[in-house]
Amino acid sequence: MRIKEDSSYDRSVEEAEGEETTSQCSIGVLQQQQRKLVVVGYALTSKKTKSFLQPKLEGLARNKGILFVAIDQNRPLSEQGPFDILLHKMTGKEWRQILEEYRQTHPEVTVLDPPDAIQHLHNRQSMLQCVADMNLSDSYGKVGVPKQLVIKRDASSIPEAVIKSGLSLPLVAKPLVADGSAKSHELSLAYDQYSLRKLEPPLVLQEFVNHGGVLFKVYIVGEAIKVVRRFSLPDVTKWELSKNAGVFRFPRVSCAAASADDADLDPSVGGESFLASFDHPWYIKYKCLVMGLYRKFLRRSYHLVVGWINYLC
Ligand SMILES: Nc1ncnc2c1ncn2[C@@H]1O[C@H](COP(=O)(O)OP(=O)(O)OP(=O)(O)O)[C@@H](O)[C@H]1O
Ligand SMILES: O=P(O)(O)O[C@H]1[C@H](O)[C@H](O)[C@H](OP(=O)(O)O)[C@@H](OP(=O)(O)O)[C@@H]1O
Repeated sequence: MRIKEDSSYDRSVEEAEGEETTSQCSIGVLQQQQRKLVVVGYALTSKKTKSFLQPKLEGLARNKGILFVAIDQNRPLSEQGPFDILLHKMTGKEWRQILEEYRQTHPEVTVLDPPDAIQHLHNRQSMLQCVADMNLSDSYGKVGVPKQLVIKRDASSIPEAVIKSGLSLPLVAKPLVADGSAKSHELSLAYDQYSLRKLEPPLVLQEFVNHGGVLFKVYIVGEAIKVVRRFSLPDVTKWELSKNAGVFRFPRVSCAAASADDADLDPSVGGESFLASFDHPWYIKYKCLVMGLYRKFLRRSYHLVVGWINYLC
């Protein structure tokens, strides 16, 4: 890994990290001056950059000798850097090609989420296959994925396909492609299979799993495990199912703003102990609907670096 001397110490970060004692700060300065700088080149959309590279994270990283440098996507990647790590959350054939060529010519650079390693995460069917294949169960319960059906084309065939598959209503309809675009997050809840004809394949239709309106997101990076609780879609009762019809688009209900960490939850909804028992190193971040235990693997790049920074702290 390329390293270079770093003689600066970003004092403004103290405010971000909260006040340190003078002695700690002076030790920090000395350590900083001796610590080698690690340069992380990042290629993220402007939206992702805004949501991920917060000034506090950059400051914290800088204090730990980690420098984030934006990759100029209008210039040849080989003319930029040098980098120690390359962090990206970009898709598209052209970017894949650029990255593959860069990896060949820069074996010394650690490329997080190389395209071939995360290809299966771009598809809501294949991303869950590795969970289904694990066939995990223990004294806390079984780990699995909801029953689902992929509709590649011809929305008019959906009602018959759903009846034939034996899927139970209601169903969650999700775009099959999970590429981080706004469209890939457009989810709908269908109370009958006929209304699904309005949707646009390719889709994955999943049985709705009642889970007490709370889901757990588990972020795992190496040995570091972080479990958060998020509000989720409420349970659908049989009465509601009998009284409702149609398909309804719903918002991103379990985003970071929907934290349920401080919510007073029914004890039966717990599950952290079961989740915290998961220590599979390659689990990166997955969402569990308690009881139904629905899992989705999400890409690790920026969680990996954040986890790394936290680990360094
Ligand atoms: N099979 C299911 N049963 C019950 N609720 C579900 C199911 N699938 C998804 N949900 C609900 O829909 C929300 C979003 O689902 P999912 O995570 O698949 O979509 P996403 O757009 O990729 O999410 P994110 O915004 O976190 O990336 C979940 O947080 C959960 O509340
Ligand atoms: O609850 P979080 O903030 O972890 O939800 C993430 C989500 O898990 C995905 O990582 C999203 O990334 P994309 O799939 O690339 O969109 C994040 O979306 P973003 O639009 O906020 O970056 C969610 O925050």
